[in-house]
Amino acid sequence: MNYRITRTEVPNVLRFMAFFKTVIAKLVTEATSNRCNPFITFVLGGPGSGKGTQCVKIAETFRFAHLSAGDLLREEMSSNSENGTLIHDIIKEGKIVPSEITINLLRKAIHSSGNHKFLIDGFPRNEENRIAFERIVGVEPDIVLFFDCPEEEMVKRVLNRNQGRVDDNIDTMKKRLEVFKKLNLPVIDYYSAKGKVCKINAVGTVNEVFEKVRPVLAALRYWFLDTSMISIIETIFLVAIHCYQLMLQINYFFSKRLPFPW
Ligand SMILES: Nc1ncnc2c1ncn2[C@@H]1O[C@H](COP(=O)(O)OP(=O)(O)O)[C@@H](O)[C@H]1O
Ligand SMILES: O=c1ccn([C@@H]2O[C@H](COP(=O)(O)OP(=O)(O)O)[C@@H](O)[C@H]2O)c(=O)[nH]1
Repeated sequence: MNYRITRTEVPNVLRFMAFFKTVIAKLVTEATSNRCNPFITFVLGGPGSGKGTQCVKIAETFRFAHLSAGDLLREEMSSNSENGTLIHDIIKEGKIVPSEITINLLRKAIHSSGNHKFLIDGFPRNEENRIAFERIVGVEPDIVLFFDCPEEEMVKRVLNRNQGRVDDNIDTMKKRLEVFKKLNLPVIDYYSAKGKVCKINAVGTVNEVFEKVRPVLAALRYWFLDTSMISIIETIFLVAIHCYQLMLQINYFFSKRLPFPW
């Protein structure tokens, strides 16, 4: 095709291009504002299902910040803070720490991480946690990874964990499993109904399980095209349009000897 723009068509083409530029600017604003929100992945599963182990591998491979609610609570517990004893007693009983304490710790960790992609490991534990997080932090998770593991396997893993945790004993483990079924499964059901849950069979070696997780995160890569990349693409696009417009205007000026139609 060898179509050439005629002189009389030039002003219309210029008007069309001005409109096209406005549309691009709008689309870019929309795309970048979506990406200004952090990308949140909730990582759920019963105690000992392997959440923490898989989060370490995901964080390394896909450069997520890994925030373990349990680790943050344990740090707070051992830092002699005013909530230390309360947290200790709740964890020992396998119960759930009040939402405001956990969310405060998560919020601080999110703000100080310098990352915009998060794995929030072991949270939300119940509907109250979920509702409070969405209200206080103001975002919903983009996806929820659910590590599905049989109870006998979870018990075996927890009792072999050997990290000196106050809750890794058979009595507390039984209570944690009950709490998981009664309070955490409804949260998973809630996000399943919203189409956000990706269920991973957590049986297998650490690497075998990771090979089931990898494609889920690899498929999300387009999301992580960051804002600076979008701005670079926008700039290249707009510069190309400006150059073409200028070329048309110069052409128009010399052929018709009229003032520039800016
Ligand atoms: N796929 C796996 N197979 C066998 N042991 C595992 C597997 N994944 C994790 N573990 C081990 O099981 C224990 C619990 O794993 P962890 O990641 O801490 O679980 P969670 O964070 O869900 O409580 C740890 O000692 C860990 O090394
Ligand atoms: O959001 C959270 C996360 C953890 N916990 C407490 O911390 C314990 C350990 O949680 P973690 O996620 O570290 O381990 P898991 O039970 O999944 O092995 C839980 O049983 C709860 O008592 C809590 O109250 N709220």
